[in-house]
Amino acid sequence: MLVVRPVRSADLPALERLAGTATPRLTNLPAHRDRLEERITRSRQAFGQEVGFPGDEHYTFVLEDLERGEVVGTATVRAQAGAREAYYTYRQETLIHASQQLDVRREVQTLALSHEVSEASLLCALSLDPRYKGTSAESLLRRARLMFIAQYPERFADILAMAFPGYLDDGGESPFWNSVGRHFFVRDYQEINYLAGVRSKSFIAEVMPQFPLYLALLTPQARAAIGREHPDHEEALAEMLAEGFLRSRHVDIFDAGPVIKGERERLASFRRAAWHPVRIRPEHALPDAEPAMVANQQLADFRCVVTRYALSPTGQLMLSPEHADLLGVEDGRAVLAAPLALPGADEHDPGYDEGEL
Ligand SMILES: NC(=[NH2+])NCCC[C@H](N)C(=O)O
Repeated sequence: MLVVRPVRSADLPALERLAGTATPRLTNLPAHRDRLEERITRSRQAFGQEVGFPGDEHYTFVLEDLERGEVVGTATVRAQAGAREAYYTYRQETLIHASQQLDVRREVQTLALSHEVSEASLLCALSLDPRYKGTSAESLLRRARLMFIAQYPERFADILAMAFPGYLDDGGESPFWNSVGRHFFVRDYQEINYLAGVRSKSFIAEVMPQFPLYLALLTPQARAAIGREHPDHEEALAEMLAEGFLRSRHVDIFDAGPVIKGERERLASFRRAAWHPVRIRPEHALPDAEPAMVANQQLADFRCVVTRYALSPTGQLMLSPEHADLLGVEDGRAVLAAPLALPGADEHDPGYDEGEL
């Protein structure tokens, strides 16, 4: 059985391992013992504290495989992407360069440094043991955070954002970094990526170019990498787009990976999540049903599992004694459930203007 729960101090070795195996390495999950220890402390504070509006809280979760007795994944939500320091992105813009005299009019694409994403809540720092890739465990780890946010809306912003690792070639080189950042900071991509995780980010403001970049002046390889995800993250991106996130105009400043955004209330998991009283039934008496994510209502003891969405005729959610135990719920207590399957592209909530994002 698999469960998502808040991180504990004893999870440090597992976090270190997961930070070291993330491909590519993640700025928000540096393979650095002291930084990870700080993250655990911060997360424990966030879960333990009363919060009325989003601030500098980081909520870190882990995925535990109880049969193996092992932590096999981790993921974080930062209540505000740029709470203490700004959150940096490049925003894609279009300028018109026109001359009546010469009878020319050209649309020119630029990238401008932006802090606009700073206000959003950020889903980040996800790393999963590769043995679980492509399974429902991966969806659970990624989307349990939405189940948490749905329960504590006052702790998060209305807009959720996610930055996907950008395109790297087979040699692990970032064509975008090589054409842009490298001119200002003579380090290779892997080094700068690591530094951004373990140091304060003020160096970004100090060394990265302040003026807009003209796309026409970049290498064709760099242009092709703009808004393109790392090959290992294609499925994850597709899942979040099916959830209702949209590609925004923002990309990462180092590797130009896509930043997606979603209005909370328009995401499938929020729209389809429902509260149900629990009814505990023996495993063999549970009817067959579609899989669902089921979460309890206990802040510091938050738990989220995948089980069957088996409803009684009176709307009770039927849980096995094992799952009820895992969630820490008894008969009659309420749990939040949402179908694990996401709607197809055609079932999407319309009336969502990407321009707003
Ligand atoms: N590819 C990267 N490591 N980018 C990290 C730096 C930018 C990031 N948006 C931040 O402000 O935290």
